[in-house]
Amino acid sequence: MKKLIALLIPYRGIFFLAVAALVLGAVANSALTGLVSSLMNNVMTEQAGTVESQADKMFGYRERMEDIEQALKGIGIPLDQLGKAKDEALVNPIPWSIMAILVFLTQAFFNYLGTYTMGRIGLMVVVGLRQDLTEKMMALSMNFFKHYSTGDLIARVNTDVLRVQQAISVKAGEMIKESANVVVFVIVVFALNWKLSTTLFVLVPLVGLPVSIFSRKIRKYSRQSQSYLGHLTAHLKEVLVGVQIVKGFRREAFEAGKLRELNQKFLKYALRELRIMAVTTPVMGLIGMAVVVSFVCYGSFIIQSGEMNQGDFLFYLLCVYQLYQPIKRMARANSDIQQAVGVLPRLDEILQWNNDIPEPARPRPVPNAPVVSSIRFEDVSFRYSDSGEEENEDRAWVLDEVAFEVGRGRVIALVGASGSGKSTLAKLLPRFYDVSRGAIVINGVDIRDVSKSDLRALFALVTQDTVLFDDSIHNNIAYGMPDVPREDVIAAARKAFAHEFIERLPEGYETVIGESGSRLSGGQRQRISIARAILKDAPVLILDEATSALDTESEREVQQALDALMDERTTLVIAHRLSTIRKADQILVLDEGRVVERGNHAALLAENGLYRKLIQLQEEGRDAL
Ligand SMILES: Nc1ncnc2c1ncn2[C@@H]1O[C@H](COP(=O)(O)OP(=O)(O)OP(=O)(O)O)[C@@H](O)[C@H]1O
Repeated sequence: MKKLIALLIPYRGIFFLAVAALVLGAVANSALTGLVSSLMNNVMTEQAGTVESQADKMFGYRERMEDIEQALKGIGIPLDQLGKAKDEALVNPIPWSIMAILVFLTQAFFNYLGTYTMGRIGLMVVVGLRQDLTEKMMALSMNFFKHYSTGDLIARVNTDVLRVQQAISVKAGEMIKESANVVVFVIVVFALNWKLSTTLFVLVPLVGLPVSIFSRKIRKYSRQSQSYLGHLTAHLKEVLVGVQIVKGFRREAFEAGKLRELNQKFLKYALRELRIMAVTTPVMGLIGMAVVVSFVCYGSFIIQSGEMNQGDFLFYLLCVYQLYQPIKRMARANSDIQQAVGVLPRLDEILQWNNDIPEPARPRPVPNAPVVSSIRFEDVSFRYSDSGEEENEDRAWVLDEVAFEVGRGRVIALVGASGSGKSTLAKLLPRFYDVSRGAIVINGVDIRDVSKSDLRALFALVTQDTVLFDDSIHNNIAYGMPDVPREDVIAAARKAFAHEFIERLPEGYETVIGESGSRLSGGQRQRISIARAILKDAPVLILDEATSALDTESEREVQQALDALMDERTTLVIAHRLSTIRKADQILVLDEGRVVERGNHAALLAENGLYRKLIQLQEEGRDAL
């Protein structure tokens, strides 16, 4: 609950306006009820005296009227005129009706203001929460993304956040309005008969107890059902993205079964939640009825004893009933608020996630940037840890005291069997992970002392799996550079040997390429991602060569595009093609995270070691690299 309230703090000004409007609306509403019931009860039945006696009991009406009469007599207004006016006000329905209309309008205005303002706060909280969540996620390290599936994160940002909005926009408003109603009627019933009311309020804890039990259960089941909804979304996303494989392996029924299983688990907890919510209202109603019935019994006793007359007691009961309705509505609103409170820890978990790749306290500029004259790995060791935990001693080293230096414009190739640590090494450079031991130094500065933004500006990444967005080709090439001129985009595409095929597409550079570039061929996708790297024009290229075989024509074009990209750029390449390896100035041969051989192609072949074995296997077409 504290967390829900904390969300409202930035909007406290407008929140208090909403609360004031809702409270005033509720007070006006109560006044309206009072007026209408008095009109029915007294004016219509011409029992003006009863109203007068109510007013007298509640506000000391007679005594005050006497004071007013005295005061008026003092300024020369005749008493009998006032008396007439007073009588008319009590028996004539017209002034009552005018007053009722005025009160109604006031009530309608405040209700509109309160409902709109609370709704607005809910929307603002939700928009802010989504923004915070996405910004936080964008800032978090890769360890975070290892911990959660994409679908789960999407579910949290969408459906969980919606529950919070519903709770604030609608239910919190209802809660405030009804609390105000309760307060007003509590005052009224106490003013009418304090003895009767004290008895009533001894019974109130009876109402509070089930509310608190139900609330706890709703929170629990809400958290569980939302968690399964997250798993369901995650799985659905995987199945949809991999739909070709699912169909190719004829696993439709299997996947549908898995989805059904998750759906059933969601249903189980959602139904429990629903059951508790559904049972809340009748239980509250039952308790309410018990209270009313005991009251009627007690009331008849009071009437018989002459303490209250029948009319007064009926009026009193009406007020108690007015009290019971808002309590019932509060119970219902409480259920929804508890649902939102139940999901808040799921959101908080993300917001409080400790970023394990921190920004330096005092970032240093990279000397000489954007020129990168040297990249040095100083005895770098690394092992993965789970979800931001401290370094895990039990984990094996993925990189073990790797040391090398690469100069400006040089190409360094990483070669080694699958799992030898090549990709991991490349991920350390832009600080997707931080080294466990040793240091990486660029132009003489430890990369941990440079701001992440300055550091990452130095690299262009071309990964094995090309990452493209469902947007136009222009925007995909100019990713992150919205103002770049069209000519530059075209020039980059030309260098990447992509211009021709782009021109042939129906809408040229404006063609939208589908999710993950699904409307393009593999080779075309790669050339777009190479054009993107060319346009970024970063001094260092980190290139993970694709292992998937393209047809000879595409292969040749992609290779030409890559040559253009590597031209005059310092390149760290995870090499799978012999042609790339031969061109490298230095080759590092990795084996279980250690650099076991290093040198150029000719020197390494002469060594007759692991490198030679790998190259022989590769030449035999066995994909050893
Ligand atoms: N995110 C991760 N969390 C935990 N362990 C990982 C993670 N990524 C890789 N590993 C492990 O680290 C080791 C090195 O993996 P890496 O991807 O660097 O190898 P690689 O040489 O690039 O392999 P490949 O050529 O097949 O891509 C592997 O044993 C792998 O299981």
